[in-house]
Amino acid sequence: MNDKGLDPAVRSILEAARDRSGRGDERLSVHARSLAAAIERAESDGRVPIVAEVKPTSPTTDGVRTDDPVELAQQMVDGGATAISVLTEPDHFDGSTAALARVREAVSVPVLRKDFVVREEQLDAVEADLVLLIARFVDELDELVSAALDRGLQPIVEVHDRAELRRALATETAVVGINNRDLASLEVDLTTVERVAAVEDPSLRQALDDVTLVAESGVSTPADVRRMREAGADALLVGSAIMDGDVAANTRALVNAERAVETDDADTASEVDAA
Ligand SMILES: O=P(O)(O)OC[C@@H](O)[C@@H](O)c1c[nH]c2ccccc12
Repeated sequence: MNDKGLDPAVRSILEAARDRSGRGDERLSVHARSLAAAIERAESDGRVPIVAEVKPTSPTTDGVRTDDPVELAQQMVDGGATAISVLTEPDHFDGSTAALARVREAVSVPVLRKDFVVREEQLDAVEADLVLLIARFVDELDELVSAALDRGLQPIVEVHDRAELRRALATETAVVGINNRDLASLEVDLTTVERVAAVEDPSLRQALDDVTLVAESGVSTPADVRRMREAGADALLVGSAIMDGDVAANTRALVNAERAVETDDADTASEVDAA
């Protein structure tokens, strides 16, 4: 892996991640809650599939939110979230594996472990339903995807450009995330998903259509949600915009993003907001 050009915060996150052990003398074997099934349930009742992220803080956020992660997660589920993402990175995001375990026990939707996993044994740190694997930071992507699948975990392989997308689609993963945030500069650009997902090559197109596509980062309004869905996202991963303020209401506004546009009738739209 080439660290050149990375934002210093990201470089330091990675250094810490490389040193972190798995805690794992025991190899996980999880019975995961299916993301695909959760997405289907959401679609069937008109909710946009939102993976809401419990993100106490981050290198690009001011301040720390100290609310109980379990309460935050429950509010996200009340707001209609399809799945919950929990940061488990301790040093830069204030996350913990314990918080994820408590959240997973408290909710019945799938839970994503959001961390910088670079080695197989790190997969064993905590039970989850989904685990993020960032293509840029993993040399042996194929092996790590297989290792996650062998444990019953559903990997989400995160990419930022077309070359990484090709690498992701060459693995066995059933879920791919395109991150609008460039982990080198930490800048967000929603055209990332639009560009990277606009695949024309027929075989790559087919491979992309066969996976669940998640648009990650930088989504803050219902209009952003619609934009990402038009670009081909099956689900969206949203952190900051949900964590800032009333978590349930923020989630609900994004979950309902496609109901409000289906009608020009302002009364109906406000009924949806109030629901
Ligand atoms: O808070 P945002 O902009 O909604 O982003 C959420 C999530 O996508 C972001 O936390 C994220 C996506 N991939 C990552 C990799 C590492 C750290 C963080 C991330």
